[in-house]
Formats: sequence, C-alpha cells, structure tokens
Amino acid sequence: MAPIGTYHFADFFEPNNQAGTERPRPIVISGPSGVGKSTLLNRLLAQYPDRFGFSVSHTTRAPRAGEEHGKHYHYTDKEAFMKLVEEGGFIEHAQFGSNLYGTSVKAVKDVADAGRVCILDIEMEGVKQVKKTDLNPRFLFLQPPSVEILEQRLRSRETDTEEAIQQRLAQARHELEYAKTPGVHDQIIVNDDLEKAWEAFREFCVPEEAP
Ligand SMILES: Nc1ncnc2c1ncn2[C@@H]1O[C@H](COP(=O)(O)OP(=O)(O)OP(=O)(O)O)[C@@H](O)[C@H]1O
Repeated sequence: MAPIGTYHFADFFEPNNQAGTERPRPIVISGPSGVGKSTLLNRLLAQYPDRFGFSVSHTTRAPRAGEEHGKHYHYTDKEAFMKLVEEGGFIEHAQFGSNLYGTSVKAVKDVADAGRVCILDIEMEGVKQVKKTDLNPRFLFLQPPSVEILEQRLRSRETDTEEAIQQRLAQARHELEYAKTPGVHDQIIVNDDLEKAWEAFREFCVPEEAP
C-alpha cells in the first residue's frame, strides 16, 4: 500500500492541459460488495459537493416522465447502442431485462471537461476495461480486513438473500486475488476502522491544498 500523504497536487490532473485548464483525472473505486464503498463515497460527496461528478449512462429504455436526455441518461436505441459497443465506446455495459445500459468513455470525459473528478464505482471487469481506454484514471481499491468480516457486514446490512451473499463472497475472493496483481491499483485501503479508512480515502480523493 502506498503510504498516506504521498500524493502531490499534479497527480490529480492530466498533464498537458490546454490553455491552463485543469482536467481532473477520474478516480476508479473498486472493492468487493459490502466493503464500504457507498459508506465512504457518501461521506466524500457530502463533504465536497462540488468537486466530484458521475458519468451519465446510456440506456435503450424509454425515458420516464421528468427524465431528461443527457442528464438522467443518454437515451438511445439498440442499433446505436450496439454500434458503440463494437467501436469500443463503452467501459462496461450490461442487459437488465430487455434493456441495455452502459457507461461510455465519452461520458466520463465529459465530467472531466466540466472540471469535476469523475468517480467510477465499478467491479473488477470494469477495472480491466478502463485499463484499455485512454482515460488515465487513478485506481483505488477498498479491501475488507478479511473475508469473514466482509461476510459479517453483508449479513448485518440485511439487504441480501443467502444466495446473494454467497455470490458476493465468491466474487469478493476473485476481486481480492486480482487486487494482488502488482500495479493494478494506485492505492489499497483496508476498511477496518472506519475513521482511519475515511482519512486515507479523503487523502486519496482530494488534494491536500484543496479548500
Ligand atoms: N469500517 C467499517 N466497519 C464496520 N462496518 C462498516 C465499515 N464500513 C462500512 N461498514 C458497514 O458495512 C456495510 C456495507 O457497506 P456499504 O453498503 O457501504 O458497502 P458497498 O461496498 O457500497 O457495497 P455494494 O457494492 O454492495 O453497494 C454497511 O452496513 C456499512 O454500514
């Protein structure tokens, strides 16, 4: 694990900014389900409401009342969606029911162009896909103190069936194994004591000089 406090202001931005505009690098946050990603992310967004952003996903489902194109989703049809898949335009995509959903590389760049740090909360397969793009993000992995403690947290959350818990634990073992690959993540934070994990998390996500 990289020691805390080693990040310099320049690490947070793309080099060669045009005309001095700063293009913040996205942050990829991954880690097994139940490790505490939402807990830490919610805290980050509450404390720094204007600094971060999320990419707008594509979907083939019809917009619902009150939803705006480009804000809630980029609404598209199956043909255009599949064309973008073939062009390698998506970091990840999946089908839910009869609809397709995906996160495009461009949608992530749009967030950086708007001056915000795009947060990508994705799974291992998504991490591998991001590595094939030119997004140049910073990779953060959240690790549970042990698989046993992860299991306890999943159970105490009371949101999953036994089958879902077993699936999440099996997936967690794969993620933990992959995270051992040298160079895959810029930092690994073990979410044991929440306050300590929060300090390391905040330090990774926000430059020290930031207000
Ligand atoms: N350091 C910690 N110590 C003890 N419990 C924790 C800690 N961090 C988070 N938790 C608890 O663990 C449970 C899982 O956390 P959370 O829902 O944030 O995980 P997640 O990684 O976002 O999961 P998913 O990917 O499934 O959305 C929650 O009940 C949360 O309150």
